[in-house]
Amino acid sequence: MLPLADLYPRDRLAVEISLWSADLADLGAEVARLTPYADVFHIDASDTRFVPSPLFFPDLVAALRPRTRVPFHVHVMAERALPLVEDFARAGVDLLSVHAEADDVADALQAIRARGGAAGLALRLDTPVDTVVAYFEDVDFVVLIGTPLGTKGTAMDPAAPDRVRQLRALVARTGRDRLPVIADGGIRENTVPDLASAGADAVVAGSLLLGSDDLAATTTWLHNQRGDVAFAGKRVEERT
Ligand SMILES: O=C(CO)[C@@H](O)[C@H](O)COP(=O)(O)O
Repeated sequence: MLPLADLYPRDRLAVEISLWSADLADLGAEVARLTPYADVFHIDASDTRFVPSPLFFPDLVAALRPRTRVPFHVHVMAERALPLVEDFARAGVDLLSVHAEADDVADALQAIRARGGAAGLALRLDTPVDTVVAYFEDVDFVVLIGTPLGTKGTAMDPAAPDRVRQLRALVARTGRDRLPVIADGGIRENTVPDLASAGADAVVAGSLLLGSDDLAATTTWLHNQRGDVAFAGKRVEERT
């Protein structure tokens, strides 16, 4: 399995670039262009029931895999996650997250590790943060969703930073304080500082990076959010 402490170091906010927000007509070129700026490529997938859109599918991810050495994280939004977990693991995915609200969450988490991947538990906004405790033994990282699931271009719910803070406190109390916490959804110039100071180890950046005129400067700004660096990107228009 990947060394997650290196991927999500304590002194630097890690950047997962969401391929859903990239130029979907030219994904191979986008992966090459974005590789210098990505700690991880974030890839959304669904069974079309948990959220309506199928998003990325295993053959497409397998085709993109040889284009970069940057790890792939597939966020599986599915009622029954196991079939998609197996297909994406075969496609060469390094990290897979499944939802705490799925029917087969424990089986899916164990299957990810059995296939050599890092196993993540994703929580919808309406799922209590302490749900993670039941799965501690089988989880390598946690994804806290900050918007309605399966949307992009939407504003982060104001509760999101507090949920990160609650989870950070919970993992510190239970001795799992190196458990990486990834904030996904509504990642903007005005939300990143709160998420970083609440204790997020990584953010899933979509339009914040993909809409930037200066990828290098915006990435450096994100990485340094545990310090104090002025924003150098372009502001994002969003739906509410
Ligand atoms: O799944 C999500 C949001 O939950 C991301 O993967 C999107 O790609 C984010 O897009 P933006 O709203 O940041 O543009």
